Amino acid sequence: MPKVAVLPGDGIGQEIVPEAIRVLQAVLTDSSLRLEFKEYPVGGAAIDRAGRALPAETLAACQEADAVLLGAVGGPKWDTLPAPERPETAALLGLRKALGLYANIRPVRMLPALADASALKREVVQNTDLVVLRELTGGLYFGEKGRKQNPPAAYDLMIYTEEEVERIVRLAFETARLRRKKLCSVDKANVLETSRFWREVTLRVAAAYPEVELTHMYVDNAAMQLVRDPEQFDVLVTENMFGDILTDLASMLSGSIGMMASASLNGKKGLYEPAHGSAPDIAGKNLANPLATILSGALMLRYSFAREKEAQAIEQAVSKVLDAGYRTGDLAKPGDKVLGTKEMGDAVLAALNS
Ligand SMILES: NC(=O)c1ccc[n+]([C@@H]2O[C@H](COP(=O)([O-])OP(=O)(O)OC[C@H]3O[C@@H](n4cnc5c(N)ncnc54)[C@H](O)[C@@H]3O)[C@@H](O)[C@H]2O)c1
Ligand SMILES: CC(C)[C@H](C(=O)O)[C@@H](O)C(=O)O
Ligand SMILES: [Mg+2]
Repeated sequence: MPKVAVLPGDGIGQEIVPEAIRVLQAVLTDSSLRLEFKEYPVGGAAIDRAGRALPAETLAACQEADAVLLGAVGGPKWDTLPAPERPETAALLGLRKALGLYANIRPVRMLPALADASALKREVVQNTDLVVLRELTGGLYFGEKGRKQNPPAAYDLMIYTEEEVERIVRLAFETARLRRKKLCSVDKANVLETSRFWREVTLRVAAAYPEVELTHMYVDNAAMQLVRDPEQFDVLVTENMFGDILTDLASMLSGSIGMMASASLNGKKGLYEPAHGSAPDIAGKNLANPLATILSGALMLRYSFAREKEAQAIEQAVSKVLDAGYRTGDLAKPGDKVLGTKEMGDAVLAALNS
């Protein structure tokens, strides 16, 4: 039986992951695919239990599993730890690197029911349907870092190899080819050598995809254009840090960070997690929106298990619940039917079965 390593982690991770598992189990009830879900400690929770954010047993389980479902890691309790021991670096970046998950896919689609939930005007966001491919195992996050004395200083090195750029850009072209055939590569080539290199490699890869329209955009302009006119974008591809920032921004085009699912892939295995963090401000209160994690479960069925029908069944159930006017607090407007985390999970389950 295919195995899924389940890593709820910290804060709202503990509340949203169980909802995603309930939904996955329900959608697979009548299917020939059976998944074995097994839970492992990660992040601050693992530091408290086992003394480290990514225990060897958890890493081994992820390496052995067919897919990984993660909640979130980190929180104020562990913020003062030295960087290499922190949940975010040791566990999250550690897992991404160890599993070689170089391609982070973050889709942003405005569901019709949420067009008025966004902080932006309905006319601006209503046709948003884009996907960001974020390079996930290179760049500033993983370059050499350190401190210097006299005068005191710190540095993080941004370095990209040709292979690192080529594989994510190729996947972006492949993704665009199956969508509206528009690819925007986001960089800062007016300033950064890594970006000029990124452009050169991208142009070379583009030769194999004449049917895809390629554009280049500076990252500062891309941030502005995403808010001004998101409809212009189909597929965006960018380096690690730009992708981190742009995807939090883009999440608001679909109404809330609580809606943004993500898949981190290496061509063989996938790790699925919401794009948001552990939300310490609302943790433990049954207030978190579980939909990003539930939708990450749909991505798992699509990318790791090739179950398109079941993936779409989850996505349609989410749309149905929102069409019926149900919202978690992050999406709610006056007059909406506001649900807690568990109750939103119940609503998706009910919609699946209706
Ligand atoms: N993948 C991850 O594990 C991940 C991602 C981002 C941040 N973090 C970590 O999480 C901790 C908190 O970070 P932060 O506050 O900058 O970002 P965050 O994403 O946790 O929260 C930002 C804001 O969005 C809200 N929010 C986030 N997810 C939500 C949801 N599902 N439903 C409703 N509201 C939601 C939070 O309440 C908060 O107001 C930090 O330790 C950070 O390093 C982890
Ligand atoms: C927690 C942090 C290390 C992580 C990142 O920057 O990649 C998060 O913000 C994300 O977007 O998954
Ligand atoms: Mg982020």
